[in-house]
Amino acid sequence: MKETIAEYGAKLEKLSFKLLELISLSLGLPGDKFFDCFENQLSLVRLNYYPPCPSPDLALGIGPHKDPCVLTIVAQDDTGGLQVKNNSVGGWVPIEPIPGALVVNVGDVFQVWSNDKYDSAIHRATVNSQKERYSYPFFFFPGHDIMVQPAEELVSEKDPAKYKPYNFGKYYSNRTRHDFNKEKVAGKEIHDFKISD
Ligand SMILES: O=C(O)CCC(=O)C(=O)O
Ligand SMILES: [Fe+2]
Repeated sequence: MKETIAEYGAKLEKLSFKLLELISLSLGLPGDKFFDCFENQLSLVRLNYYPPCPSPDLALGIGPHKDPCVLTIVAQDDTGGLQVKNNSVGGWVPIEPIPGALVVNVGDVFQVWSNDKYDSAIHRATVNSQKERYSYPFFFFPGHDIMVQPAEELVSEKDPAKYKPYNFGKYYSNRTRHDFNKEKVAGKEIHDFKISD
């Protein structure tokens, strides 16, 4: 099991660097623009298990949230339950499982790096009354020591930075503390670093 997870993580890390290169190029940035940020990376694989729930309309597997990482790559079984919020269609859109397909989600760090050219989607996971569900996300995290801020190539007088720089490790520990203690702390969402227009 341990070896399988390590192998899965290593393969998805490699895929994440490739995707990051392509997404960076899509913004006109050098493909390796952000590679240095992963020197002490905190990437991880999580195994999610959602048991069947007798009242799925009264419970959620994971409530609405944005992932705090750079990218998330999710493998899911055939039960279904992942949903993404899409304001243009006015609600929650199911991400139907496709055999052999991975779901790729842009996280908050890339939203900031791209100065809002990419959006980190709000998503949640519902539960099912009949079937259990497993999902296996890989979270591609930068190092704790980096400062996250919009890429200088994407910032100009006409298009100023939309976020103040923030230290990733400090922000991530604030956020984790809040998630476990439900404490009210500042600096746990990228919104807290937004520069108002
Ligand atoms: O179970 C899923 O499909 C997604 C889980 C998720 O959003 C997360 O672990 O951050
Ligand atoms: Fe998530």
